Amino acid sequence: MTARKASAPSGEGEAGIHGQALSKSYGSARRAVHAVRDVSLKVRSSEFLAIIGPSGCGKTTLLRMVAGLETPTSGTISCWGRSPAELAREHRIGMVFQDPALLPWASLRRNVEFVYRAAGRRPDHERVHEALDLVGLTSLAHLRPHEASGGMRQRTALARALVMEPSLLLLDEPFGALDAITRRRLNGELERVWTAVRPTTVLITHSVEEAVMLADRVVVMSDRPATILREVTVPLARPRPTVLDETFRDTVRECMEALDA
Ligand SMILES: Nc1ncnc2c1ncn2[C@@H]1O[C@H](COP(=O)(O)OP(=O)(O)OP(=O)(O)O)[C@@H](O)[C@H]1O
Repeated sequence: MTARKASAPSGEGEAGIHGQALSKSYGSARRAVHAVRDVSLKVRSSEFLAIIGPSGCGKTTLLRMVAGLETPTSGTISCWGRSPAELAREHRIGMVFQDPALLPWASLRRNVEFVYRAAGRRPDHERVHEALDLVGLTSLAHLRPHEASGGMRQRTALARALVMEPSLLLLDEPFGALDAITRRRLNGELERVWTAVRPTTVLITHSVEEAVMLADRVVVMSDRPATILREVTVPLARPRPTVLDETFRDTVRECMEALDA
């Protein structure tokens, strides 16, 4: 299997993602919901950033601004010097959500292929094969979603997000609906896949352990409107140690303390 390393869009070097003073409110005037306030953050090329914070604080809103799916009320965001919308138009952003939203009538393989059709391109069968192989689904790719387990469906969603070799991978609670054992297993899979491909990645999760297990850096957000409370660098080499490792536990504790402050 040849896992190809993700590349930054050409000519843009290490700049990565740069959000500056981002705010987002929904609605207007007295009814306005302030979801994100004055958030500035950078994500380097090939960095894995995790975002944790209380439920409803504005994490998804922030991720949607990075994806070009929401326009900031104020502030700016650039991806390797360009707008997120521009990057999305070039299919350089892969996304995985809690709900994999697969086409129910199509096999797992066809679901991955469909990315090309949706983009008006002919499927690259070699890439589809590689992406399925990368997530360990080669022998199961003929199944349809209702014949697959929750974990297999999320692995399909990951293959679908990776198949066009995105520069930016955005993960919004991808394993949030899975049981603890499957979730832990998929964390290991994601770590392996990420190490092989190294796309610039932003993960939203409610699990502090998951954030520390996967990310290079954890951003801890406040209650709504989301602001950055603390950024914690994870001082652990990959492959990551078990959750019993002392440094792992200390890093989790540091994130928890920031959340509870
Ligand atoms: N399209 C929308 N229109 C109006 N309000 C919205 C919209 N999207 C989100 N909100 C509101 O913005 C706030 C932040 O929502 P968001 O989904 O970003 O939070 P979150 O931290 O991702 O939540 P959770 O952790 O529960 O998934 C919430 O009060 C939500 O109701």
